[in-house]
Amino acid sequence: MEKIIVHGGKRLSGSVKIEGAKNAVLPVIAASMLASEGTSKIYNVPELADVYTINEVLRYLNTSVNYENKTIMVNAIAELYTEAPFEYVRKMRASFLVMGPLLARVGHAKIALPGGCAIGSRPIDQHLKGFEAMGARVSIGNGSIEASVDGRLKGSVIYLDFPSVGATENIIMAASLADGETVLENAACEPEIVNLAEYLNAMGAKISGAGTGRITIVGVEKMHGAEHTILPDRIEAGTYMIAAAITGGNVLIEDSDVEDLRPLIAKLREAGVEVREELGGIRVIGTDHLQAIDVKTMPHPGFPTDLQAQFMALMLKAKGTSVITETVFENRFMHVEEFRRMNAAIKIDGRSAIISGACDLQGAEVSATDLRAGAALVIAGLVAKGYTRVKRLHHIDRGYVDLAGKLAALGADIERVRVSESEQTAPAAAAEEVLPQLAANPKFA
Ligand SMILES: CC(=O)N[C@H]1[C@@H](OP(=O)(O)OP(=O)(O)OC[C@H]2O[C@@H](n3ccc(=O)[nH]c3=O)[C@H](O)[C@@H]2O)O[C@H](CO)[C@@H](O)[C@@H]1O
Ligand SMILES: C=C(OP(=O)(O)O)C(=O)O
Repeated sequence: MEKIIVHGGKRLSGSVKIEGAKNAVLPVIAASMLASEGTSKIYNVPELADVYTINEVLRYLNTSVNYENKTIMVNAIAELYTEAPFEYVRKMRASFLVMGPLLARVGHAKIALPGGCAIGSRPIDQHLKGFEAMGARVSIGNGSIEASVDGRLKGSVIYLDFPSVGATENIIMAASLADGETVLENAACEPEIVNLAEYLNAMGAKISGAGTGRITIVGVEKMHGAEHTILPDRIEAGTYMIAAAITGGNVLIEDSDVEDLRPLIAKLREAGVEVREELGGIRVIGTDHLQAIDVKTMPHPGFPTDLQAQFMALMLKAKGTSVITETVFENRFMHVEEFRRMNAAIKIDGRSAIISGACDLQGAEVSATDLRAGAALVIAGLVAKGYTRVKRLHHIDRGYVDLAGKLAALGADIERVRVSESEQTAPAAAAEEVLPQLAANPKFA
């Protein structure tokens, strides 16, 4: 078991390099199964637990995946296996993205139901509606979803009830090999969708309109491997921007795309943070007069839900009261309870959190309840008095490459340490008896 231990009080300075985007690389790897010829070479792949998970899913489905030096080679020309059991998909909901490619390429897919997760129930009805509109028969039973089609999928007009990122990706992948034209209305516009469409087009697909709410896909008979580079991770970049801002630091975020970060940049500026666009990246200069502001999460180009928890950490230190409204997921406030352990005063009212700012944050033992909640707790720890100990790091590892190491390089007093099972589970009061040598050290107390 490991923990991140952070001692608050240091201003961050220097520069940090941003990795390839988790939310782009996962659909891109899944899409590689559409190629019945050639090998794909995917660059700028971040070393994340989720990447290893999707690689395992593909290998199980009889695809060859080779991952070295941030580059993945995928070859899917062998006969594909079309069933992905729960043990393979349980770790990561994005595993469901193999359904579109399998259905389009082989005409059959049976995937274990991804189930709910900490941030909400996350149904997949919009993915299935799209497959059915293209002629697939879909059935759900015994914990799995099975879809099949005789011959090819048929192009169709599909309207999404909500611009779901995953449904948009699954449907454009499936439609790429369908017979005829598919028009997807109310599609998600996230930059990761544009990156996926660029890859699919390089593989021989005919997709236009990605990045808008109306995507047109003219189906092709065959696709081939292609070279592709994953775009920078706007959520990782945003996380370091907020970390710089909360500490009153001065940090250059390298290798990030300013256009994709407009919603966050606007909100940081509104809160009094200086954000400069420089040649080498985005410079964030914190202020000692942070102002409370309201934020509402929305599909892109709205404020991203994946930065909501981190922004809430920032608002804990701002002057005044702020309201953060989560409209994308129904239950993405799990971090609030953990912030309260750090002395935060936050009220939940339906889909809104009301945050009393200028909080005297105190270090505490807290749990990463999900990926971004974990990052938000680390950010709060950067300005809390004393030591914050964040556990359940497997969530953080899904989406951040060496979060503690990168923050340490920016000057934070932070380390990732291995702790024994007993210390991890022991109630705080009993920790002294269990591990006196650790309890004597204020970092572990
Ligand atoms: C791997 C990946 O890219 N994950 C991102 C992706 O998740 P994901 O693709 O799962 O998110 P969606 O955009 O699909 O979900 C958004 C909302 O739509 C609902 N919904 C979705 C599909 C569906 O068929 N029916 C339905 O009701 C979900 O429950 C949720 O409330 O987009 C989210 C929204 O920006 C991000 O937070 C995730 O980081
Ligand atoms: C919610 C997220 O990811 P996922 O959809 O993979 O759970 C995230 O990246 O914040």
